Amino acid sequence: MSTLSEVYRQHPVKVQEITPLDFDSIGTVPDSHAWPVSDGFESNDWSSIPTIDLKDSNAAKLIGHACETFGAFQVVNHGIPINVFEEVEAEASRLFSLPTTQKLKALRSPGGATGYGLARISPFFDKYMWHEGFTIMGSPMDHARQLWPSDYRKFCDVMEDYQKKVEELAVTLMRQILKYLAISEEEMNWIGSPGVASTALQLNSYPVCPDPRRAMGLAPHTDTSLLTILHQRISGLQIFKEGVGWSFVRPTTGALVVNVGDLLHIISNARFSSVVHRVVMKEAKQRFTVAFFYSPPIDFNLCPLGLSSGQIPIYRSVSVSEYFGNKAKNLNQALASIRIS
Ligand SMILES: O=C(O)CCC(=O)C(=O)O
Ligand SMILES: [Fe+2]
Repeated sequence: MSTLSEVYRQHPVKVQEITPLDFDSIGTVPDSHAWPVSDGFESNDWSSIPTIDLKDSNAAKLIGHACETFGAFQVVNHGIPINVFEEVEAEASRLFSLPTTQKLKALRSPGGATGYGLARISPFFDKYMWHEGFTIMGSPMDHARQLWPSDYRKFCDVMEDYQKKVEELAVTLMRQILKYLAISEEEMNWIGSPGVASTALQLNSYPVCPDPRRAMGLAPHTDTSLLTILHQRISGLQIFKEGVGWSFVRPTTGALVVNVGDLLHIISNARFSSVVHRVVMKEAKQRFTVAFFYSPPIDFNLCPLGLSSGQIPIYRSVSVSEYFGNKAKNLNQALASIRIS
């Protein structure tokens, strides 16, 4: 097994759990998409996750502390110019504005990893989400051609260029994190080698909703990745903190939201929390976001690292492919299934 796509091929999903609602023709929230009303949906609380300047000489400490306290932070001075985000969003908007029949030409296949469709967490919930997504791994050419037979080049160039830039940022962030956790880079010697990490780019669209109090953009989940790097321009992302509850992450021009995923939680021996997050319909505007998921090569064996003497690992060693497979099957039980103490 050598790629993330092969893991997903072994965990096929039903077509109805892939196909988004026809948002073009919908005037009310159907029962299939109506979630119980939750107070937190209309919360006005903003989270206090820090905004960290990557050029700060203390960046490693600030990042480590944010990962321990919140499992998330925002980063500025990261080297990706604002016009790059604008271009990515313009292309995402061009895609999601296509008529539904056209978008369905690029529907993700039941055992597929890429293309148009519902979030991968959908099968685990009774209700559907007010969401449509498009997943890219490397070149999106095959699906882009189905959407725009003679006009796919720009989309591919923009998405490929963005993946390169954001992967470089993921490498920089991971190096700071390893420093903080006192993990030698030799233990993760694949970091920085081009083309070996398992990565995915997820374009998310949350269409305007006729009854935002009943709709869930993206249900509560943790990401499987080491790190996720998200661009949001419009609010809607909420993170959960024990004792605090749900609070919104404030969109900040040019900043990126970084969150800890399960794999980093495992490596850090649970020192870093894999933050639970969700998306609600806060603003009466269509919301586009772009998430980049960064994980080790699929054959890499993970285990808690950087332990001081006497510290006991709380997770057993697990390969990236086994963990992704486990999460595809069991979602929230995946971490518990590898816990040993
Ligand atoms: O759209 C967002 O704000 C969050 C997206 C997200 O959590 C995901 O794609 O895993
Ligand atoms: Fe997520």
